[in-house]
Amino acid sequence: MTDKNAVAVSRLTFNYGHLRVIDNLSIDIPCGQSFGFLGPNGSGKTTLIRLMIGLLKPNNGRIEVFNQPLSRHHSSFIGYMPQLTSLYQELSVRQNIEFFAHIYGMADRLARKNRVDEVINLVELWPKRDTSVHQLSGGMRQRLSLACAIVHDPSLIFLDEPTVGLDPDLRAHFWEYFKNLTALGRTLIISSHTMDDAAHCDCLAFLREGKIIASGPPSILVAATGNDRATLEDAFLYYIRKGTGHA
Ligand SMILES: Nc1ncnc2c1ncn2[C@@H]1O[C@H](COP(=O)(O)OP(=O)(O)OP(=O)(O)O)[C@@H](O)[C@H]1O
Repeated sequence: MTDKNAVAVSRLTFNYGHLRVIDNLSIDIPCGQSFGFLGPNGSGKTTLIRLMIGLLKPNNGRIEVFNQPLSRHHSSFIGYMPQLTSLYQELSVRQNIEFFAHIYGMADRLARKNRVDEVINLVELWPKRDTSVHQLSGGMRQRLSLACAIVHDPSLIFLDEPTVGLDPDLRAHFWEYFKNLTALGRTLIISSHTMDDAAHCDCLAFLREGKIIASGPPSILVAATGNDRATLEDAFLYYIRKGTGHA
């Protein structure tokens, strides 16, 4: 880990029409960490990720990626695994990953082929490499979606609810992949509403109604409750009550 920020968000505001979804939000996300945005349905996690990637334009505020204002130039070192997979049903595992490798500008044919093989192995889909997406299980599709997001070896990877619907065994596998990625210095920004994901993150921000109500390493957030048996769920509730004067 380093002290450099992968993403710095300052006073960010975003509205869908009259609905304020991100409300004057500021956060610094250091390089080389897994950083989780945790919040209930509708709290603004997907919107925030789409703003940090540049798919949505803020109404106000500033986003810097690796200390530069967010621009198109960043797309080559950003990976994005959306909540709903954007895979091509008729194409095989290999063809889907190759397609994303093209989009990300991997021009060298041999290097591209080697890297595609590498990520197929990484997500353990080698036996399914020539199988069409519509013949894969849900968990396999999610692994493929992860492979598509990381094929160009991005330094900054956004994962929107990456483990939703996975069985506990596969979820543990995903966290192994994620930990390997941060060990290699990559930064992971993850949205989730499950406490299981949250517990694995190096650092968390609790999101509610487009605002961050607390942030820090999971152990510190839990310790703040003053209850040594508290869970992250208890910590989330503690900060909600604290914010409303009920702590
Ligand atoms: N395209 C859109 N147009 C209008 N409102 C939207 C749009 N997308 C999201 N919203 C609203 O913005 C708010 C935040 O949605 P967002 O998807 O960012 O939340 P989330 O925390 O990711 O939720 P979930 O956990 O259910 O995925 C919600 O009230 C949602 O209804």
